[in-house]
Amino acid sequence: MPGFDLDTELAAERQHLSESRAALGRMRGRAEALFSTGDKVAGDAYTAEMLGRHMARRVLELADDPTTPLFFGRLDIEDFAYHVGRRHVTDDAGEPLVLDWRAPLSRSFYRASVRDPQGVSTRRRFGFVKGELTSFEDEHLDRGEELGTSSRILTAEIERPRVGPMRDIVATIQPEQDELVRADLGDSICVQGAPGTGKTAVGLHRAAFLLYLHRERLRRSGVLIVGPNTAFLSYISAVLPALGEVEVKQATVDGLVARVPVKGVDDDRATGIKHDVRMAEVLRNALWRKIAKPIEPIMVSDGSYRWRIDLEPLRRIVDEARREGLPYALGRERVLARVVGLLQRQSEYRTGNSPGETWLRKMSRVAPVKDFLDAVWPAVTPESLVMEVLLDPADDVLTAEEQDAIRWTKAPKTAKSAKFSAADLILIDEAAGLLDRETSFGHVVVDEAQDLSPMQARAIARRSEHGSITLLGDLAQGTTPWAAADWRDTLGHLGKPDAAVVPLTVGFRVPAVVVELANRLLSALAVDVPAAVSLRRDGDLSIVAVPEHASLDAETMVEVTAALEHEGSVAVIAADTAVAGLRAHLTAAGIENATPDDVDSEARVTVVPATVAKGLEYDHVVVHEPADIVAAEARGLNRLYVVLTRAVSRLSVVHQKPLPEALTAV
Ligand SMILES: Nc1ncnc2c1ncn2[C@@H]1O[C@H](COP(=O)(O)OP(=O)(O)OP(=O)(O)O)[C@@H](O)[C@H]1O
Repeated sequence: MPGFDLDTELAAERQHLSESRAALGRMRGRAEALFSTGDKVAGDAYTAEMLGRHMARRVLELADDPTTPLFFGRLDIEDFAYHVGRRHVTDDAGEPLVLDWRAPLSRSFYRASVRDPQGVSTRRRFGFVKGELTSFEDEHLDRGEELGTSSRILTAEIERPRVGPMRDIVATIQPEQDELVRADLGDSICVQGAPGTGKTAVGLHRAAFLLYLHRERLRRSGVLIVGPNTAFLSYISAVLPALGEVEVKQATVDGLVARVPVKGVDDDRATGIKHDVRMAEVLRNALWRKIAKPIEPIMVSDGSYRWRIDLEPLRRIVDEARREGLPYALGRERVLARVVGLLQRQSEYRTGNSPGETWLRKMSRVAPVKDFLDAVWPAVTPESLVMEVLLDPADDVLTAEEQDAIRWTKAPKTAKSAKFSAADLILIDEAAGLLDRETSFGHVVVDEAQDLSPMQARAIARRSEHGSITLLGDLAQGTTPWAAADWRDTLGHLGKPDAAVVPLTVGFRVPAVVVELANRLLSALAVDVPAAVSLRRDGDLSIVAVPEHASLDAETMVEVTAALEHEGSVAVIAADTAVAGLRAHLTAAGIENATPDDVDSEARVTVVPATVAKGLEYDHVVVHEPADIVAAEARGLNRLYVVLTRAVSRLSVVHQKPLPEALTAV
């Protein structure tokens, strides 16, 4: 191309990068200045506080991380070059230097193709090394050039070694991922994706996208990310802040429902029953059974007069409140308000005056009114309801055997001193939902959703009743006893039965040789999911059979030492019971090692209990004795499938016992 000189072009792009960086610095400087003068310009303390908070957020949002490039792409549209990056950067005159990746125009960066160029003549991707712009790659869509997944820069990004917590993927979001990321706020979606297809990445970027497009609304109602455990939450915790989003709540389901501390344990049978959706009915029945027919009129004296409410109107009030279908506690308030209303009307009739607030408050507390209310619509707390049900679970919804399995044989003195288990906390949350309305988030992203029990799904449904959800998961990775076999069931419990189920099958994490090994397990897992295909041609797989007389742990150390020769993170994944021993071995061998929770650790080796590996990834994974991982739990084969698909570059499987049959079958 005449006049096109690579060096000049690269120099111009570098110039644009440094100008943008300087402009961002000035934007931040202005925000900081405003922040520090905020309380002087604000009229009152409240405004100062609000302004201060807004500005503090703005300063955080404008933070510049020198190791992440300010822009990663460029679109040429009608002689205009738009640089696309993590956030808007404008010059002092307000002209854009970098477009936020979420802006409507940026969409073409991810979606334009030769077939549908969307006005884009050239798409440029930039290559960076440690924040330095070092290369670029052009696709001249107007000349029929399209690289797709063979882009060198995309491949380099995908194959870059992993260290520390998860990174954002804004520079390389793929078209089918982008479609999910940019779906409307009103759309609830379920993504069925094989391991490493970018489900988590899609969910996090979707949250960032929605916050950008519906900032005010979602700031008010909130966005919630639900993950399987705290190790996973720490692993993903840096992604949204890197995208400028610092106000998203992240929680585990257990964290969401933690109204009281867990002090008890259940056996597997009881746990299974408590997670069954029929428990919702048992609780509902137990609660609404408490409402009784009024059997006496109310007689009240206020010091000067005596009032009487007959049985008939009282019965009507209770029946009506019941029919209105309000949460129980609101129904109780309504009954009280109507009874006091009747007293008020009588008073008005008799005295000609409307009684004041104090009188009304007093009437709502006098003994005859209180006794009436407690008799027909007794006060209940979530804990007291669950305690009652567990002390006496008699309900036809459960079999006699099931009732016995969950029955408490000894009554605690009070609901406060009761030893509730983790599963009881879900029941308490369900009870709280029957009593009162839960506040709903504007959008909820649920990761590893195949593992949700119906009762857990209902806890999330209560928190997304007026919002939409993004459900992410893989039926093949279901490891809980109640793991879903069909997404429709989960979606039903979540209150979004019509959400679209969209598959993702292109894997960005696991190399093809490793995917092939893991895919052998699929047929033994009894789920109907499309198998993954890997984008990665690199990668290594080694299976090390340790002879009977040799030491399995010593051989594992050999593999770890060899792995440390390469760049990137190393994980040893083992049955939970083997973890302590392995850590001791590593420490004795002078190899620093960390737990998966500790994302800030400098150690390159992490020892991961198999039950915590879900959602995580490491460059080199050493799997320790697969047979023990399989034997440790009912869905052990699913667990092994999860464990085998954590490797980004290399997988070593070290075993002394025979490998599970499904794995060796060809
Ligand atoms: N478009 C992309 N460009 C670059 N990297 C990507 C892209 N999509 C996903 N990845 C990377 O692939 C890896 C796997 O992504 P992610 O963890 O989101 O997958 P997942 O489907 O949630 O996996 P799992 O089911 O195992 O939890 C991550 O390192 C992620 O950054």
